[in-house]
Amino acid sequence: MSEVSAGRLEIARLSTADADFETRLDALLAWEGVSDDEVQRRVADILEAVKTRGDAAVVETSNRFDRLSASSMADLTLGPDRLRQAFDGLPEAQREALATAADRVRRYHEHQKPESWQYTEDDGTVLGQQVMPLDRAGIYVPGGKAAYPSSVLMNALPAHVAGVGEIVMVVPTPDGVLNELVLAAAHLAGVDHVFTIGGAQAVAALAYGTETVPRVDKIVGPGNIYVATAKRAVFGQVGIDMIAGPSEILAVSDGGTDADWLAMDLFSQAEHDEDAQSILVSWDGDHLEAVGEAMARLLPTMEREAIIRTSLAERGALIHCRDRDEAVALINRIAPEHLELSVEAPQDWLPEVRHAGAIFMGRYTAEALGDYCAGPNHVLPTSGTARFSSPLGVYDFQKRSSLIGCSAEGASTLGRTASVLARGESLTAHARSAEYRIRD
Ligand SMILES: NC(=O)c1ccc[n+]([C@@H]2O[C@H](COP(=O)([O-])OP(=O)(O)OC[C@H]3O[C@@H](n4cnc5c(N)ncnc54)[C@H](O)[C@@H]3O)[C@@H](O)[C@H]2O)c1
Ligand SMILES: N[C@H](CO)Cc1c[nH]c[nH+]1
Repeated sequence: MSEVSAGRLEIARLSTADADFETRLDALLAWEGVSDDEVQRRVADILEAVKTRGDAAVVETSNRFDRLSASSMADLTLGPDRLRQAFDGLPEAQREALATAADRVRRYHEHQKPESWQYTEDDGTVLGQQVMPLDRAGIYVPGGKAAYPSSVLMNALPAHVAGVGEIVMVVPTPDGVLNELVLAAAHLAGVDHVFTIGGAQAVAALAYGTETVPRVDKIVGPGNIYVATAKRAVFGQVGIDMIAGPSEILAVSDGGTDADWLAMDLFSQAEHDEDAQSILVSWDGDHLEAVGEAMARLLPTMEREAIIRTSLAERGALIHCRDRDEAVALINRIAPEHLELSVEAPQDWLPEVRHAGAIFMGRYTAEALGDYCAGPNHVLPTSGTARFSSPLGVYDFQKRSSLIGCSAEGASTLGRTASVLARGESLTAHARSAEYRIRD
């Protein structure tokens, strides 16, 4: 099928029966942002500037890219009193909603807490694993095109549950506009430091440290291509969680879900960013038409119409497949950040869904509920990386050390095995170190 407009809606319409389906799907899924040469160059320059000139470079780049007029980092630093003031000043309904979301997110993540463990072998040798939190984590809260108080909770609360010693948050404030909900969420989630900086300069400040911004052990959180590219570049200097780029939704419908509901679910991710991706798959052609019509009708009512329109035109699609099996194959091929299973018995699909950041089951489970308050994390792998990455979680803020404690008898037994293998590698010191402990 070719590109068509439903009303004034421009969106790709694909059919798995078309000869060029594979090529068109590949083109649709490619997100070249992170490997774009110009972006790479710009990010490399910013990283180098911050690494060598610290605060001065952070201030300069923030003024430039976020249209600020800061004269020093003091202008880009918020203390605990300012965060509390934001929380106390919220209208009651917002304070309650934030607290409800925080409670649910915290409770969900408590279930993820991995425990240290040990076991003792017959000869008294102890083996195990010790789990420890990171000393200091940096959380990136996006803020270029929208403000994300929910992302403050999603980043900071699992860090807290993990027992991280210090949480440093960065968030851009384009044109100097502070978002009170974001600051209130930082207060509620127990963030230790807040710097109103974003983009590659914020990632660099966290990775290398500056006179003002403490260097962290790991940087987590989503962001645009500048943030994603910078995170990838500083990996190794610090840990990173994943590349969480522009939002995505793949909805699969059996035709039984209200077309307006699905249209709005697709819009909900498209409104994040022109680079966001919204795809609907169904084997019911009439239903796809109905959703296309609903989208065309509802689009002019959206506050972020322009962003949604571009996102749908550039990266959206309505895909007609033959049957349920083809829908499952598409899910695993696309490996979406968010998968909505808008079908009759979603649980039956689970054993076959191998790749998806988060799976929303059934017609009532709007993806947007997961964005804010269902409980699971909304920082999720994008661009097909759900093939090998998982949602942000408590485990991202911890690391594991192996434990090995040999009894005299265990050292002797293991020493014989180690000696043979070490001599096979011609590593004599290894062999003799083990052999000293072998009993006659
Ligand atoms: N996957 C998730 O969990 C998740 C959650 C929320 C948001 N998101 C995504 O995060 C992204 C947020 O992007 P955003 O732009 O709104 O905010 P952002 O905070 O990621 O980026 C804003 C920063 O980008 C930098 N920047 C902008 N233009 C630049 C340029 N030309 N050169 C150098 N630097 C530049 C600026 O420093 C600015 O502070 C969206 O794509 C959204 O879909 C993802
Ligand atoms: N959909 C985003 C994750 O891709 C998270 C979010 C925050 N606010 C609204 N949505």
